[in-house]
Amino acid sequence: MTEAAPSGTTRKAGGVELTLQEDQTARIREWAGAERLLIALDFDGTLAPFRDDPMAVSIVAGGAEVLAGLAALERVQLALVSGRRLADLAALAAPPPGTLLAGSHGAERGHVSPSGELEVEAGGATEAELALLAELTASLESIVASAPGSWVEHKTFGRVLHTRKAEPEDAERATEEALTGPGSLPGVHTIHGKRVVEIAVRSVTKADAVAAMRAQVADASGVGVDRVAVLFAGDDTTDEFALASLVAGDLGVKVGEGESAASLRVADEAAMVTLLGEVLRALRASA
Ligand SMILES: O=P(O)(O)OC[C@H]1O[C@H](O[C@H]2O[C@H](CO)[C@@H](O)[C@H](O)[C@H]2O)[C@H](O)[C@@H](O)[C@@H]1O
Repeated sequence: MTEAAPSGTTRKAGGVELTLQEDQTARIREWAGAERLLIALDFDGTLAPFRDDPMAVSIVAGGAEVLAGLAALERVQLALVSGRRLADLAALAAPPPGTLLAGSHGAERGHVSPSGELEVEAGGATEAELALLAELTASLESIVASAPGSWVEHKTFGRVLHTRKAEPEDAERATEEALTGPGSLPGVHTIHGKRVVEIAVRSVTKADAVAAMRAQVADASGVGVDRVAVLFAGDDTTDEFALASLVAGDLGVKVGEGESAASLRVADEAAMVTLLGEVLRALRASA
């Protein structure tokens, strides 16, 4: 149930309190005053609504236009930071030229060339990592065999148990087996996300990705990292690494409900695009 809030947005009765629009606008204006701006966005659940098939998602209406507008601004560096494979992220998001990309939570890095092609900067598993990935595949395939609807996604540095299409009790059992079995092997980094258990062979988080991108922006513009203000937005547990790493002058946005280190919150992907539109307006007004 929701009730009207004075600013014209809504506040959830008895639930998570949504940040009011007027407060959001003031915080955005303050953030937008920094010398250089890095807008780093998660993809699934932040820009693209969830689907059963991970390759059937697309950015919510209006999102592509807002991203293109932001990417065109001189003071702004746009970036996408996702748990997805870098190539899948680039294909599904179709980000504007110049966008920095982090896939596999930052273990894969790249950018979009002026002609819109993905340029890969870092990535590729070692022999030892490939051996561990094969072990993860075998364990997870045996778990999904007894949990109809669940399946295993193969990523460059990890394997993902997906349970979105499984019956709740099968999903719960498979999740538990993945966490206590392959997810607990030495040398793996395991994250329990939204209807997924991600088991990676490289321990990189979105905080690492954002720190590297902040340094890249500072280098490219010849300023110190302390002059680069970051806006990071995300919806899931993996995004909390980045949100918790933000410093004074940055802006963290949580999409949806749940505990978060973010200071602003929006309800869903559509509201996130609205907030980005507000950012675009504020930046254009101050240009
Ligand atoms: O870091 P993100 O951009 O949020 O990516 C996280 C994971 O996204 C995908 O899984 C999620 O979206 C799927 C499609 O909507 C959905 O079916 C699944 O339940 C979600 O967890 C992707 O498949 C994973 O590899 C990403 O790590």
